[in-house]
Amino acid sequence: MISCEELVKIYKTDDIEVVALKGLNISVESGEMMAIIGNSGSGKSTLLNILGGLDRPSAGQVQVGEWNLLKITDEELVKYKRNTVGFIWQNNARNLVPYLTAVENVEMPMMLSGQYDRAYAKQLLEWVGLKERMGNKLQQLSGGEQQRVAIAISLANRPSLLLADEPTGSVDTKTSDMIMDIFRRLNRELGVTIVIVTHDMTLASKVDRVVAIRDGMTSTEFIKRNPNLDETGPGMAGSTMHDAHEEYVVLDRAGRLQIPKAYLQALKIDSKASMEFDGEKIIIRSPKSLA
Ligand SMILES: Nc1ncnc2c1ncn2[C@@H]1O[C@H](COP(=O)(O)OP(=O)(O)OP(=O)(O)O)[C@@H](O)[C@H]1O
Repeated sequence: MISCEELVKIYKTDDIEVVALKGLNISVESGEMMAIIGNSGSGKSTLLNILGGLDRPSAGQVQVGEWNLLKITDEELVKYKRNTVGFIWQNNARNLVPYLTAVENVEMPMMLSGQYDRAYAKQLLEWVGLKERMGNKLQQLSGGEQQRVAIAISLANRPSLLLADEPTGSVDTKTSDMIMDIFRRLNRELGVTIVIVTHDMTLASKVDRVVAIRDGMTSTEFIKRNPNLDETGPGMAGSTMHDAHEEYVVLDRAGRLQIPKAYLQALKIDSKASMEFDGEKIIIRSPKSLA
């Protein structure tokens, strides 16, 4: 569904250039539900904005389904945003109309794309657990309920890809669990590919795969040991991502891997290191340790 190769994004403001993505590689399979984690400033939102067609990449390859997002025309981008991708933000208030009802809000994007379908709007609200509240005006709903309306809106045009930037950032744990359960159901029942950007490790433990971004590049990947085991199911309460996932360091096509800064600092490795292969392991050492 998604393939990014050597993706670069440079922001230019006045005389300053910020390289937010420095040759990032990532692929996401169709029907996958995965998370992207990383520290503040690591490039998570930049990546999501590019995948959502809200921002243009500077260089590299980025393909989502049939679309090449580096070469896409402005006209095609409008179509892409309308039909292929759905977006959910941490704070969705800016996309919701407070004086319209929940169901009217879901119908809005349908009307804009000429695909009005009240029955489907109602069904979406039922899926997100708002059957009883669909006639309420947005301003009469709680923050968590509004977030669930936003999920229904993001699905109004039947996208094949759902992008969520800190979707549970401003709700309590109970609502956050509910939102993750909704994502899981939508993923299983509608087959929607879901990419969630988050700081929250407990949230990351509820997906099959987690990709960590460091300094604008993918660094580590965590893959669930038992994909059939539902983290929200009985016996899994309180489990962390490290309990449930196996950790791998990512190797890019050119054979490069990112070694965590903390490891390099601990071994006082700066511009070069010594590397040894003993037939089973690769050992990386500070050149000074051999002296
Ligand atoms: N529009 C912009 N103009 C200039 N620099 C930007 C712009 N947007 C992001 N950046 C810079 O690009 C880098 C990556 O930012 P990004 O928002 O993608 O990080 P993030 O991982 O999503 O962080 P956070 O978790 O804090 O949202 C940061 O150094 C940021 O300051």
